[in-house]
Amino acid sequence: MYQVKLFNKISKAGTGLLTPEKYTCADDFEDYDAILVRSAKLHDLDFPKSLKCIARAGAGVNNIPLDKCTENGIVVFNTPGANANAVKELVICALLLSSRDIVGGANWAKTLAGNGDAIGTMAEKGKSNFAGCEIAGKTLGVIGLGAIGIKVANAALALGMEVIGYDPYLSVDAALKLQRGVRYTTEINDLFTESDYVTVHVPLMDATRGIVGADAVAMMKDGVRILNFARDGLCDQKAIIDGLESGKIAAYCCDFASEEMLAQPHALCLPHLGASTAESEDNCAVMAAQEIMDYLENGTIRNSVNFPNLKVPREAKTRICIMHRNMPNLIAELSSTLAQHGINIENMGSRPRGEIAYTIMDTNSELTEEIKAALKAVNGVIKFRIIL
Ligand SMILES: NC(=O)c1ccc[n+]([C@@H]2O[C@H](COP(=O)([O-])OP(=O)(O)OC[C@H]3O[C@@H](n4cnc5c(N)ncnc54)[C@H](O)[C@@H]3O)[C@@H](O)[C@H]2O)c1
Ligand SMILES: O=C(O)CC[C@@H](O)C(=O)O
Repeated sequence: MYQVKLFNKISKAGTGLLTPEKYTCADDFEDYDAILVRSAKLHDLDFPKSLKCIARAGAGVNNIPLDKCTENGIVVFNTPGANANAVKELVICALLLSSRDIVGGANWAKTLAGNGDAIGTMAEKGKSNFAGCEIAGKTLGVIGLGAIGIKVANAALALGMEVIGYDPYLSVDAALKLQRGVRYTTEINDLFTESDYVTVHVPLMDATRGIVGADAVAMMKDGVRILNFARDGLCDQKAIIDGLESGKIAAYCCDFASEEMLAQPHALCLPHLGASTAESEDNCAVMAAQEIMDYLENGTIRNSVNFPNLKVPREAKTRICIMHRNMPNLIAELSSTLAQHGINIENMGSRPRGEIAYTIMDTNSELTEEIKAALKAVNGVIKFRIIL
């Protein structure tokens, strides 16, 4: 029986796959095999020795201490693309919200209540306070052409915008999904100088923190509109507020609220709603639950952000899963350790990822405690698990 600790409200579409015959899901376990999480911060959590994997029902993994997980042989998964459409739709909404004072207009219209037949005339009189501009014909700069950035770029093109995309790590797969009309640039400054709207869709890491900072804002067109539905730290708060206060930035629309930003009349802060649709919550939870099940039951790793992906067809009753350092001769040492104990390997697979690697070996032989101890003692082995 595996125990899965839930750190957020996770859709039943996913938790329902973790059937009671094999799994217990709860939020109050002490020792558990897996974590299923959305945005809860795990940096200060003491992981139990029993923890084997963490599945992030979502894209961003900056709420998870990746280095600590890798050092302890804990596999971290995310759910690439599972919430991309939900975010894309909210970004399209934000393009419009940043162009016209829809929220201000709707709030003002509510204040007309009680004026009966006069409401129509009053609305016509006051509406000019909420006028704006159209997005068609304007240029949108998309920073980050991953699952979300591609969808945003293609949708904006379909709405009649010119689109410039920037992503120094653009994959071939991603490039093939981009509509031909999207102009790709390798110079982020070109995107900053040419765009009427800038939208950010990169992960938050040291390299991307403040990617939209004071220098970038200074380069932008007067009256630029900036959207951030990725992570708060990607747009430097001071640079955005200075830009809003000077009028350089006409509007900032984001998925994160802070005291300072909420005080800005031309900033619109949403409470991290990008992935909050029924469809996206189901998609993420299903993918995350499947990743956990496949890893716990078969040792298969897919969509990991810290270990290599590996799937090996099961060809014997006992499966040995070993997370280890990527060092010369280590795999030979593992197999010779087994050979010294008369263990035959029926099937195996191994893949490296930077400094670490993952190896699966299948055998029909009995593994005694002595053999397990000998495998664990091989220099470079981080974690070792037997699946029967
Ligand atoms: N608001 C929300 O609810 C919500 C929902 C989903 C994702 N997100 C955020 O959006 C981010 C993007 O999500 P995604 O699903 O598109 O992820 P993704 O991994 O598919 O795409 C990220 C892209 O960023 C690119 N990139 C990395 N570093 C870059 C850099 N320095 N400059 C330009 N591009 C760079 C990568 O090459 C990749 O193509 C996530 O990391 C997450 O933080 C927010
Ligand atoms: O789970 C959420 O609501 C947000 C998820 C989002 O931030 C992500 O990175 O996928």
